[in-house]
Amino acid sequence: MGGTFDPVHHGHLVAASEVQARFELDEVIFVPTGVPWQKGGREVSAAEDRYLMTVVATASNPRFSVSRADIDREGVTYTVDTLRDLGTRYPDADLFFITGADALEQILSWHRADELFTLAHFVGVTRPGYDLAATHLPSGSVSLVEVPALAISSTDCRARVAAGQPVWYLVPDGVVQYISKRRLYAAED
Ligand SMILES: Nc1ncnc2c1ncn2[C@@H]1O[C@H](COP(=O)(O)OP(=O)(O)OP(=O)(O)O)[C@@H](O)[C@H]1O
Ligand SMILES: O=C(O)c1ccc[n+]([C@@H]2O[C@H](COP(=O)([O-])O)[C@@H](O)[C@H]2O)c1
Repeated sequence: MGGTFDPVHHGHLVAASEVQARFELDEVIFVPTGVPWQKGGREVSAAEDRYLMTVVATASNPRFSVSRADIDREGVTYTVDTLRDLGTRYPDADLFFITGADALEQILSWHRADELFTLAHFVGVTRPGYDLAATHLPSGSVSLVEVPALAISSTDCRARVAAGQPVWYLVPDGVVQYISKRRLYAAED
């Protein structure tokens, strides 16, 4: 599952669990993005913080793990490189790439889009309010999965922390504690 995970929240975890069960996947590997080039120019938190929050959030699920592939690669993150790296690491695996359906809708604008569909099957998870019928994704290489409605976004979590509001139960407990310990997302004094 690819994402910026700034921070990882229960929407991501429910989506990963749903896709794991639906496709009977052996493992879901969370791959925090190194340098996301389509995040609208917003500065993202340090890769190491996003990686560690993802490790904390997934630790209790034996089918979840986290890869450093994207954060350890130099330069901008392209999914074509992610999938090549994972393909080398797991040569016998059938790879599925999970991300939000809204992100996946832009896939034709991604780097080397033509090659992507030869490397993995793509699964787009829908966030609440997302209109499935509005997509123009190539059928056959892409599946859409509706996940139980969780109106959580990382943007909202960051805004709540900056405003001094709680994020308990929106993100795993360990992630609440990590955010506090590292003073992430706090408003400037
Ligand atoms: N509550 C949710 N339900 C289903 N999918 C989600 C949910 N939240 C995020 N996603 C999807 O997970 C993918 C990776 O998430 P990402 O790290 O970009 O989180 P985000 O909450 O969308 O972040 P931001 O608010 O900073 O844009 C995205 O493509 C996004 O659409
Ligand atoms: O390969 C690309 O060009 C590309 C462009 C935009 C997004 N992605 C990937 O899509 C996933 C979701 O991205 P985001 O920005 O919604 O967190 C994440 O794994 C990104 O690396 C990939």
